[in-house]
Amino acid sequence: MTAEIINGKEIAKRKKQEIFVEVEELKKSGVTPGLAVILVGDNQASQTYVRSKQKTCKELGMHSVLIEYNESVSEEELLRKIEQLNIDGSIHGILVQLPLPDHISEMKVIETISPEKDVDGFHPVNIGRMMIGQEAFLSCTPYGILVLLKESGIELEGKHVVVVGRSNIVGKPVGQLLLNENATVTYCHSRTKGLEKLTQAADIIIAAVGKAGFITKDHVKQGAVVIDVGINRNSEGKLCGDVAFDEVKEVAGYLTPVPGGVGPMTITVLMYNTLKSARDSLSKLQRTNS
Ligand SMILES: Nc1nc2c(c(=O)[nH]1)N[C@@H](CN(C=O)c1ccc(C(=O)N[C@@H](CCC(=O)O)C(=O)O)cc1)CN2
Repeated sequence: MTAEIINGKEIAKRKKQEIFVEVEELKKSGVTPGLAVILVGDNQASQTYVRSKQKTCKELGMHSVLIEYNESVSEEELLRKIEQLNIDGSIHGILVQLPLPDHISEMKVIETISPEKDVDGFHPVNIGRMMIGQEAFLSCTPYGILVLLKESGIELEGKHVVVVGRSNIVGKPVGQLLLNENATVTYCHSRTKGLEKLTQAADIIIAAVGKAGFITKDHVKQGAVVIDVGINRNSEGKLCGDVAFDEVKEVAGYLTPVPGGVGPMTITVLMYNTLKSARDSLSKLQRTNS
């Protein structure tokens, strides 16, 4: 048996078409969704992702603003800019590209973004609301994974999901999102003992460890769904995930590739969150005026 490869690029393209139509509809009410992206320093990968976010905004007819700072920018200056953007009516979404230089507290930055414009879904208010099943901005990579699973027709209710990795931006929120879908969730991490035994019991594995080829065929039950969130470079400098793709595809039922799996969904969901924020601000305005 060979796994069905989930084509994230194709699903992202379809979703972007839907978003484009909804943006056009919203514009008829005089509101153009606006996204502000803050980039600090000259990390090459971050520059690529930010360019891609801007390009996607343009394709979808959204307004986008890029604010770039030198690596040495002070935390104070960055926070001041966020506060300005929080009250800028043309901006519905604010994101600060991560990672940030060591002298800037990521948590302080995230907490300064208004929860109503936190389209990355990283603010503790949005994380907390998501945890208790209330409406919130959902973090882009976890939400992207949920959309991929649903669009691929993969049932979640009652399924055993094993999340390998416990970062605040992927591991923890994706487990919680899938729990909200009535999956049974086990979290594993670097100190988990007997990892293979746990992953072998999984119907769905979410690999978010950040180590190239970490999940091998020995971790995977026949027919399981394997979602690869890793973005690593192998010894030849080639982009690869956390899953040993060639061997796992012989065992898994469904598998996401890297590139072309989860990655393209991250930016698509960001666009969706920005559209949602613009719509919410219009509704708020209409309520105030009525
Ligand atoms: N503020 C944020 N910072 C970061 C986030 C985030 O969601 N918000 N996530 C990552 C980077 N990221 C978006 O910002 C991101 C990563 C990967 C991709 C993607 O499409 N990957 C492609 C491969 C691209 C390549 O060739 O390098 C794929 O997997 O097919 C999009 C967005 C960390 N920072």
